[in-house]
Amino acid sequence: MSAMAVLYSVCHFHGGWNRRKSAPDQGSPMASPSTPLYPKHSDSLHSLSGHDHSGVGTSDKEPPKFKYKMIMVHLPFDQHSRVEVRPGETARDAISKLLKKRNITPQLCQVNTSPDSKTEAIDLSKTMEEIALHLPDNELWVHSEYLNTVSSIKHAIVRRTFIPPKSCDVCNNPIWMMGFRCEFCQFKFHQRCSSFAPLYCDLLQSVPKNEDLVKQLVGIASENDGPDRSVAEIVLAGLAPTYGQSPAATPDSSHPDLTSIKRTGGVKRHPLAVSPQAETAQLSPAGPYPRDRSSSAPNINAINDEATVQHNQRILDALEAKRLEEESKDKTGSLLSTQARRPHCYSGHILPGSRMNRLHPLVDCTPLGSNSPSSTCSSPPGGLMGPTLLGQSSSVSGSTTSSLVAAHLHTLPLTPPQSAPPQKISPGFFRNRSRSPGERIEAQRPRPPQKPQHEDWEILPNEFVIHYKVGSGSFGTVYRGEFFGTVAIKKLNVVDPTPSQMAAFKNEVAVLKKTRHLNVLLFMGWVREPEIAIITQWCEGSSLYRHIHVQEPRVEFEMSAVIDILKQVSLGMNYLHSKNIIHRDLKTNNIFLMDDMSTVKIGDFGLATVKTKWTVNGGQQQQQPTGSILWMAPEVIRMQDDNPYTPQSDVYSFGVCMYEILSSHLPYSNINNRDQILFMVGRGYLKPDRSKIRTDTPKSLMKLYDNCIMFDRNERPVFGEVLERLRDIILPKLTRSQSAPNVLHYDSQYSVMDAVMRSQMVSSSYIPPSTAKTPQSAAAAAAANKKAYYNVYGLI
Ligand SMILES: Nc1ncnc2c1ncn2[C@@H]1O[C@H](COP(=O)(O)OP(=O)(O)OP(=O)(O)O)[C@@H](O)[C@H]1O
Ligand SMILES: [Zn+2]
Ligand SMILES: [Zn+2]
Repeated sequence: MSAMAVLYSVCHFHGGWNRRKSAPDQGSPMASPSTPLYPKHSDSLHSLSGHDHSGVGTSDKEPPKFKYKMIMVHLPFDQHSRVEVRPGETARDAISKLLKKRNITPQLCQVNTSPDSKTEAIDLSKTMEEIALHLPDNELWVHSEYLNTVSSIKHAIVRRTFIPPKSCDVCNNPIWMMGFRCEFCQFKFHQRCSSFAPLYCDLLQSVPKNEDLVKQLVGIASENDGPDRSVAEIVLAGLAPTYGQSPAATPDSSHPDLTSIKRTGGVKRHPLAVSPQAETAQLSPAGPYPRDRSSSAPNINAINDEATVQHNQRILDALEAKRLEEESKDKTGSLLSTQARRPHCYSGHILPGSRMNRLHPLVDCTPLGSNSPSSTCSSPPGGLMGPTLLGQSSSVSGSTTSSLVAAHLHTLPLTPPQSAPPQKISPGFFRNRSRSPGERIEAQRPRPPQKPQHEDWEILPNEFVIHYKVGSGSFGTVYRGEFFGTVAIKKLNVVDPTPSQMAAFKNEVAVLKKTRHLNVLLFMGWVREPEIAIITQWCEGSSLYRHIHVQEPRVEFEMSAVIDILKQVSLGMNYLHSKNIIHRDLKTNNIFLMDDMSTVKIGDFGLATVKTKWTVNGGQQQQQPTGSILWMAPEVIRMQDDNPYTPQSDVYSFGVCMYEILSSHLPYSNINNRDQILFMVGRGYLKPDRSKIRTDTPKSLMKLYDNCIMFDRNERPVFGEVLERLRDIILPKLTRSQSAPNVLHYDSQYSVMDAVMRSQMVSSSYIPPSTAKTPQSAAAAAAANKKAYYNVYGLI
């Protein structure tokens, strides 16, 4: 196979390793005739580790010809990758890079030319070129006994759907549908409980039967520092009482480091830390293995982003601070034993009856679950026994234990420590074997990028979408849009608010966000840019105003429905007043009937600064009242006081709404002069025409209406009283709908506004809706008439 063909086939390798291997070794037709075809070398890799070939590439010989440009590398956990043959790069450097990318600590690995780890490892100090020259095929295998051992005691966690629900082994609550389970030990838990699940698999119960595993654990216990060592010690202690104290008997004293495992797991570096146990192991002739390996372990599923590491570090630091605080408390006389303190770690997350893994109820009590066997030491140790491990100098191979310790202390890592990334820890506890990509669990997904900073209830421009304009009023323009569903976005008429206006506005927003009532339109947030806006719930049904004055054909409410609507408005208003929110603009346009036609919502409330101080140009407070004069209380019209708005001024507005709904008319429809209305109502000379109120109106309701629109605000009731009086109204049975309270019936073919327009406002633009041929043209006519009406009254 030509070099090009090999390169081509390797570059296009997608898990088809075996397929490629079994393909006939033919020269590629694409190969250039000048490209030499290299014969297969029969050299074994033994020769690679010797010095016989050190002369390869020297001047008196032909320059080295590389058999392969890319070499396939089989990695632990069924992973694989390619490594490029770069001139001058050592195998150690090239493969270390590959491993570090996957968070596998090179020092724990050895490289062989076959899947069998027992075969002699290659000399990693050779360049890749040299190795490539003598490779029987372009494949290398990275082995790690350590990783295999550790992974064999880890859970194999998969996402599962639990039907019927099963109870969580952490919190005992049912897992509804989605949860996780270890395929080996069957431990199951909620995602939210993952941090409190045991770190390692109960499969370890099979350890006693597995001699090899025991040996490996002994190795880990004696050779490593960090969480894996502790785990191994606990397991072994459980197996043989002579090895150590039983964790069950003295859970704290036998493993004093357990509580600190979480702190060292994976983030902090302790390059040369030697625990007392490890020292014993090294110095004791009985110790079967010198402490020659890094405690680092792979963390292949861990998140690599720096933010996570920092976040985790902050949590670890906080835990450390807490631990120190507790320690100092203890020193100052607390009688709490370590054991007594321990449940505190779980802060109630593990119920007494919960099933716990016998190994690790104590190891991880951090919300993070820094349970990883990952490195506490990302800089490689020096000394080695057995095959040359990656990341270590081969110069120490074959040394004695004591020289190993010395080497450990003095050998500089091939890759400088600062270039070796610290082992990362994942937010969840599980670092299960990488079985298949589909089994990765959610906790390991990278976190979404952080949202930009914004203030309380502020909605950023990129968080909502404006669809179309709905209409505009005195204070702004309303759009229909999207913000986690359909919403109304009201852009306020304000240009460049001053800092004090902005501060006042935010104060009001702070009040609005606290409103929660069935009859009050839901406030959802505010927008600062590009224009100040308020986002509220969208009302699919139309406003009471439209129902009464615009909709064609016109409908009239049953009296019971009228009372129901009034009650709901009073309920909402009473609530707003209880929160010290004066509406200031209560009118039928701001009362919405939801599309179910049975719920009423009050909108456009509050925002005093917007409604009084912010004129279109953001200028001074106006002398003239703005807004909808028909609903203004006399004292508001007069604008005598600094702040004429009171709960009673809202009650007056409510009275006008009562009038509209009871008469189906707007007040003063016979007067087409705005100033005249203002003057006369402000002085108490003019009231809505009582004669237009429907004749089936109960007397008590009439009385209530009269009281609400009293000239003297002190004579008006408050909403609490309005509500009571509405509740007291007893309707004659006959007027009640037999079917449903909200049944609407047609009254006449013309709306009130049409009548007003026809009879009192000579407008050339008037279009009788009855002449319209389609509902659409009738609606258009009604809208045009409304506009004309508004023009006449100076409302727009
Ligand atoms: N939450 C909402 N859902 C559906 N439509 C709305 C909503 N809020 C306002 N609208 C509609 O948008 C239009 C404009 O409303 P806006 O509040 O700006 O004016 P207004 O209430 O008529 O007058 P003003 O604001 O001067 O009191 C009106 O037709 C109103 O019915
Ligand atoms: Zn749970
Ligand atoms: Zn398990």
